[in-house]
Amino acid sequence: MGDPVPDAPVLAARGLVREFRGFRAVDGVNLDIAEGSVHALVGPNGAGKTTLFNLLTGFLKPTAGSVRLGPHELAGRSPERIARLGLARSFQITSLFGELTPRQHVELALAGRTGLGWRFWRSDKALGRFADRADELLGEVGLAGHGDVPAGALAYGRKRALELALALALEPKVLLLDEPTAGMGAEDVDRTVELVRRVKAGRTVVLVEHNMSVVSSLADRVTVLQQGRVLAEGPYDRIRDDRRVITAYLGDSHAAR
Ligand SMILES: Nc1ncnc2c1ncn2[C@@H]1O[C@H](COP(=O)(O)OP(=O)(O)OP(=O)(O)O)[C@@H](O)[C@H]1O
Repeated sequence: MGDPVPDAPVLAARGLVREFRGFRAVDGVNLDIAEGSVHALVGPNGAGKTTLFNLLTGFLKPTAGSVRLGPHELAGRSPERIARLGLARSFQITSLFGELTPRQHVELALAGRTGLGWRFWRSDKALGRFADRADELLGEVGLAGHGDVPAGALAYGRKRALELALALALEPKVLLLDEPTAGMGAEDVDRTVELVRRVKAGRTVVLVEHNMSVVSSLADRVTVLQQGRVLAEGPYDRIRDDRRVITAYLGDSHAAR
């Protein structure tokens, strides 16, 4: 008998390539994201993490290769279409309206999902039907009690929590987090780890993250990129001790020790 057949991945990339004027920033990447897992993409500066992320979410078109979300081929589709199919992205896109409240933001995100268009939901009364779900989502990201202030007045960490609530409002099959702790001090980093830990329950999460302690706290599996290629893939503990990974980050002298 052979090995058990693993569950089909919810998100899978095959032979993904992105060239910039002949330079391959992503060079034949295969990636399998298991349903219900937290999967981190890591690698030294310039490894291709952001480019790969942009390929998955449709912000960049691949030069070659495929990205499948369940039965859907995503390569070549627009970011909006990809979001509707169930791949939502949060962080590093500051998309908040300073004068609207967090509750209004979430209500609009929920209304947008219906496909009926903004005009249909324009009156406050129509949007009010999403109030309960909006409150639930705000509670989930730790913003209960902050629903009615202008979003522009929220502290940085809370703005990012609101962006997360907006992504969750789409009820994504896969949630992509782009450097969730970038630019944060230690306290906000800890809070963000707690937040992601809370929202990951029952969800599939892919995150690009530089901070290895964040990766070790959150990730079930890690893919290490180097020069546009997958250098290693596996659980964090194995990746941490992988000689090739240590060399990629620190150079040959460390790996030899
Ligand atoms: N629009 C572009 N035009 C030309 N080259 C690009 C472009 N975007 C990325 N690159 C190059 O592709 C390579 C991978 O960049 P990318 O930003 O994906 O890496 P990264 O792993 O996210 O790096 P970092 O950790 O520094 O954010 C780099 O050499 C970068 O200079």
